[in-house]
Amino acid sequence: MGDNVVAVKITEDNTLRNSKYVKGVQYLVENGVKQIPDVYIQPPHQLVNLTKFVRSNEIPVIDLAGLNDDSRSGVLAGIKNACDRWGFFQVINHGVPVRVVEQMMDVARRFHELPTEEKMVHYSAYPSEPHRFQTIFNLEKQTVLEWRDNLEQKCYPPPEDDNWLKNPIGYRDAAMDYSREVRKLAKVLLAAMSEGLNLSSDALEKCLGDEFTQIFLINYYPPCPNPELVLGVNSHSDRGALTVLLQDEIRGLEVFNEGNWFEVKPLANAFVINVGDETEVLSNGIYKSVAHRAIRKIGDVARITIASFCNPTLEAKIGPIAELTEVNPPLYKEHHFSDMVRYVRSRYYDGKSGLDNFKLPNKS
Ligand SMILES: O=C(O)CCC(=O)C(=O)O
Ligand SMILES: [Fe+2]
Repeated sequence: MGDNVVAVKITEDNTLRNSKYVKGVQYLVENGVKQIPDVYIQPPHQLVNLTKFVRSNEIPVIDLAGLNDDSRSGVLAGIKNACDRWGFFQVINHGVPVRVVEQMMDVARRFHELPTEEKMVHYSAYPSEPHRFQTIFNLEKQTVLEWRDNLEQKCYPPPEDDNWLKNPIGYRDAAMDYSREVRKLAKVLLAAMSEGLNLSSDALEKCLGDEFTQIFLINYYPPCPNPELVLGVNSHSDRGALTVLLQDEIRGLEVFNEGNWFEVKPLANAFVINVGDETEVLSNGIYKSVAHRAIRKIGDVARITIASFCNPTLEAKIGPIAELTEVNPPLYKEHHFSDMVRYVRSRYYDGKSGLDNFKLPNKS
């Protein structure tokens, strides 16, 4: 059945842009949807078996408290191994105050629980907006929709006061505090990841341009009447340098590794960190940017995550760092981050990574 979704008639002019689906999945849920519209049904090769056991204890958990004592070299080695072997790890004792995280989660939830009309004030198809509510990643290319709504907010360089939402109340302060703390953490991680490559601690950050940019996505995955037919987020890799993800206690994030999916188990007071495509390039393939997806499990509680993307500036020139090409030849072509963004936007992410476009032919 899912194979036929391409042929589903979406609107009179058959464009998603003009369809009712732009209002999001929470809108469908509030209107009592009993059976999901066909346009949300994944093709058979993407369908998830929700009853299958998924391993969930393997993604490394790293205690960052050790960075400040004599276990530092062990922590650096742990981060290096995680970036190389998994492209993912969780961090605890990361220094972001619990209060800041709780306030952010609170406004995140209150935003997505607003009436649809109030969220739609911020709807936009244009990625250049300082913030926008959206549910469809690529209005031109996508044929199957995901069971997720999200609010995208640019947070660095810091937007003007008017470019933070006024509704829900408290959003601006919570979002500003949260982004500032996440930025501090990202800097600590980039330094540790640089040292893990035997480079100076500022090596990775320096490659991202004058000051790396930061955007967050507040993802909202409402309960679904047919969770076995949908994906919250299709398999993809993150295009930038580093992602700092906050997930609530509802399971759903899965990471691909050597032919299997592994769950990233929700842990209290932790962040999930993953390597982005451009860090794989800079590290000349030592650190891996890996495919991950969010599934919607059976259950009647919405799942909320906040993904903070730390990205190079558009003008930054990204290529393998010279010291890392002395033994192994460069695996990737040098490019501007804007080339990566343009390439990723030109297509729908369907499990393939944006990196494929920048790989150099393997000479061995
Ligand atoms: O919500 C999640 O668990 C993952 C979200 C994600 O991968 C993304 O927004 O890029
Ligand atoms: Fe992602």
